Amino acid sequence: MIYTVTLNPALDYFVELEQVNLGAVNRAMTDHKAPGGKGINVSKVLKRLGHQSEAFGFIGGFTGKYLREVIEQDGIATKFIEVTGDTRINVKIKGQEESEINGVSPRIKPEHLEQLRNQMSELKKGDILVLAGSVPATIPFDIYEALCREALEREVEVFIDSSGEPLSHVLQARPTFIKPNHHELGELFSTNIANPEEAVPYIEKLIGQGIKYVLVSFAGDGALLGTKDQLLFANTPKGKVKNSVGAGDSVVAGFIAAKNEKMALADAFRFAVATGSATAFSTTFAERAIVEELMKEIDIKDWRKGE
Ligand SMILES: Nc1ncnc2c1ncn2[C@@H]1O[C@H](COP(=O)(O)OP(=O)(O)OP(=O)(O)O)[C@@H](O)[C@H]1O
Ligand SMILES: O=P(O)(O)OC[C@@]1(O)O[C@H](CO)[C@@H](O)[C@@H]1O
Repeated sequence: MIYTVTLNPALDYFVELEQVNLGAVNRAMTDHKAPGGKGINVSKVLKRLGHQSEAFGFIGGFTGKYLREVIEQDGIATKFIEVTGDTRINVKIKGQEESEINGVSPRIKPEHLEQLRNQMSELKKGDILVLAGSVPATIPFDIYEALCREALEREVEVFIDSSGEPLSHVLQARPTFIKPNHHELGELFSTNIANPEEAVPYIEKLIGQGIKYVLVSFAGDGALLGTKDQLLFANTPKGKVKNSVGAGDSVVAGFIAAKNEKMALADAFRFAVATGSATAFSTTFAERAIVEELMKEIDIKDWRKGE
């Protein structure tokens, strides 16, 4: 079974404007809302790709109630833990450029965290655990490291999509898979990474530390996937970006779906990148038929041989 954990879910509120004028009243042309948070998005995309998962995490208040209702209506099983405050609202603004204002998590008490750890103790060999998104300020930032160690001991595969301190700490536990974008990879090593060439030594370092899959995305400029034996590069398909929110989460979902379907590594990588682009090219999330179309535009090259 696939389990996603979103410690900091959100009600994502999307608004579209011609352009944003700071210091003025801005009126949206369109708006819509949706349950969000990186683990929840992974569950949503997995469902669209034909895979079941169960969503865990903390929700609260009227926004939390909305999240639970919509996610369950979408046919995704949930085991959320209820907290007292309201789940945050994250504002996603599409003007000339995309801007985001992510809200503040409600307080998570130690007993809530204990409850989550008890839930996680039921995972078993062969399960997949996705730990994704930011860690609320009221939770120790090394929580992913602790959850990851416990899961790996049970022979559960652990997929991480996070950044900053939670990501740098969890690396010490050697998760199965990480997917930083190139900025996040640079942040990990206190450097700037502008292109795939510059990313390669850092990917090799992470693989050397025992991480099985390191997938680094460069938005519309391709992606690299490193393993112990291979270093692959994928171009990204061409298209009009309508919404990049959740594109990274879609790459993670695509890779998990493909591995579940026993695709070979290069095909799984192609499927993952196509899923990211299918989300970027839609106003919501990837559809499987579009993913399969976009796959035809992606060539996988052996980076070291250049072919
Ligand atoms: N301009 C683009 N053209 C095609 N695909 C894109 C584009 N931008 C993003 N994508 C798709 O989205 C994936 C993730 O993009 P990116 O490298 O920006 O990661 P991220 O920062 O984690 O994403 P997110 O926008 O979810 O935070 C890419 O690998 C690609 O599949
Ligand atoms: O604040 P975090 O946890 O880092 O990211 C949260 C978030 O921006 O990530 C998702 C897209 O990846 C959105 O659904 C959500 O609002």
